Amino acid sequence: MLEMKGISKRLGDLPVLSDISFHVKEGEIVAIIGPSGCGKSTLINLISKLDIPDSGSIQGIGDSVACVFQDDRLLPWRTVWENIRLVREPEDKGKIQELINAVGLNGFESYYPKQLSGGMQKRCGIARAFYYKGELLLMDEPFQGLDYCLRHEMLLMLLKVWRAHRQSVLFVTHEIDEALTVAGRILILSKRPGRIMKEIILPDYDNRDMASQEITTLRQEIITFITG
Ligand SMILES: Nc1ncnc2c1ncn2[C@@H]1O[C@H](COP(=O)(O)OP(=O)(O)OP(=O)(O)O)[C@@H](O)[C@H]1O
Repeated sequence: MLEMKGISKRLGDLPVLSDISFHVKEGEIVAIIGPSGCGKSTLINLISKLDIPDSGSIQGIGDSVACVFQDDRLLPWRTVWENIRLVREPEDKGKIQELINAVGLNGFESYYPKQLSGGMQKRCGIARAFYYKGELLLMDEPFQGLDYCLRHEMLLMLLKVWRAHRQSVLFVTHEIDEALTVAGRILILSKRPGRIMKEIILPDYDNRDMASQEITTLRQEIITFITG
């Protein structure tokens, strides 16, 4: 799966990323968390091949990276079903319906994006990303701007779909609780130039209690790293 080794990147005169090495294993969710401006979007651009590193190597993902961004980038002139169907040939009707049901959009298959709420558009984007079934699903602050309840609902929905499909996911966020909820591991980036300061391995999803002392301690540890 994804293997990044010794990645450094400057933008103009600015060193943005410095000697980044990490991997994402098959079927794992890894969250990357870091302060504003530390180079998270730059890292995503490198993984999705929109840019190239100055040094280091990125291996294991070929060209098949599916992305979910803050804006959903649904085609406005296509229905929910069509937006999902378009990313993969031949059409697998059973799989599309299964994903639509999993994200709670059954009954809305023939709706256009403008007829959906923001949260429903987000669900459609997630169903589409899982249908594409790239080697890696890259999520760049996908739930930013949603209110607390909806964001929580989205995280649980994401975990449910992920459990059924076991896709490898790299989830970039600056919301600590999002990372603590969805990730198997969290990587903490330093201030610019971003480098990996710390890896946190989280308890199994089945044994994870967000109100536990263990999670409270990890949350505090992350805050100390990010603000320190
Ligand atoms: N095209 C560019 N040319 C020069 N500098 C850039 C360019 N794009 C970004 N930068 C700089 O690179 C640094 C990292 O930017 P990046 O967008 O990767 O950070 P980020 O961690 O995603 O930030 P945020 O969490 O605020 O979205 C910033 O200081 C930014 O000013």
